[in-house]
Amino acid sequence: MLSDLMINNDFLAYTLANPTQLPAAYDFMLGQHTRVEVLDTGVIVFSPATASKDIVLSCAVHGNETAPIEICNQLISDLLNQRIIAKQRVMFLIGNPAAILNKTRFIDENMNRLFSGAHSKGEGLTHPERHRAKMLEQYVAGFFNANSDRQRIHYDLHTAIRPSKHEKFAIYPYRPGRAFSGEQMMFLADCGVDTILFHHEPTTTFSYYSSEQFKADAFTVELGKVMPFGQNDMSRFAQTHTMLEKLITEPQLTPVEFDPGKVNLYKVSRSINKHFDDFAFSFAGDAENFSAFSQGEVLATEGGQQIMVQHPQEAIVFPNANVPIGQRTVLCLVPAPNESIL
Ligand SMILES: O=C(O)CCC(=O)N[C@@H](CCC(=O)O)C(=O)O
Ligand SMILES: [Zn+2]
Repeated sequence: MLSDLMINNDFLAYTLANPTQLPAAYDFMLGQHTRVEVLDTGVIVFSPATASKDIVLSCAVHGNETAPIEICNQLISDLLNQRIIAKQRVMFLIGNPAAILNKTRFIDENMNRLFSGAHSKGEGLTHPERHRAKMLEQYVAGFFNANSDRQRIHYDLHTAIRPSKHEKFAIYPYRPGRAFSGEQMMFLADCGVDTILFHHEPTTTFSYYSSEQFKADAFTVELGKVMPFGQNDMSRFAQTHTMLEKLITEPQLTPVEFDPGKVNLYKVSRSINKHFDDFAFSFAGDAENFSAFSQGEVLATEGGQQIMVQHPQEAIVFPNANVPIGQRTVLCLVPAPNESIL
């Protein structure tokens, strides 16, 4: 198995050949400059001798979101074959290998609702996605806790189920008492991610876990629309790929001052959760993310009640009526002022 990885430098293939576990963790050196640790299936760390940032890049928390997997695998391969050399410490996580093989968002349960301990609540540590979420938390904790003096970054890379008026956007997890980082938002804008959603409450997502537990600059980053392997137009991800490569390989990035003209800012006005099986949206099934509706319009119905637009305008993102009772069906957004940005 080790020789397969070494010959092909194809970490994704190696991960998918061992979707539940590896025979053993192992490590090796790349030249004299980088220590590589393969900690588990889909978990690989590159550590140069010195660094100022500890960076987590995760993909496939949803198994069918293939473009982020391709971006990460290319970066891993370029590091392994030494086309590029890490100047920052970086951990790649391929979240849910079994769901990649299954070509589905998840197998038993949406893994991006299982972080910050949710994996062990309710029914407890039952199926493999709950175990994997717990393990991913432990890998992130071990990675960040190894250094206290470095900038911590976590980009959890996704693609959205439906098309979006803003093709690339990021969710900034709720962070009471902590200013939003203009520098981070400018980095994301340079990645082509020109739209930011400020979350309004704690969640059980992977990015919230890193943000809250380790004070990381953490985001869920949506890079486009879900496509099967082989159908991604990788030219649409070139800008993101280039910036992630720079982040990993440059000792220092020149900070860019926050420019509100470069980003669209929204804040989450509310998360509409499902309470009844008959929950149904009132808008067209093919409405794009960021479609806006006016006050008084009916967004959804359930249990004989209408759920109306509450602000002069609300835009919607991630509408999905097909979720278990209690989970989010849609996020509603209103424009955000650029306050609290440093
Ligand atoms: O397109 C969709 O409906 C879902 C895309 C997706 O997986 N989004 C993430 C967002 C996580 C967050 O709010 O930070 C998710 O739903 O898990
Ligand atoms: Zn996703």
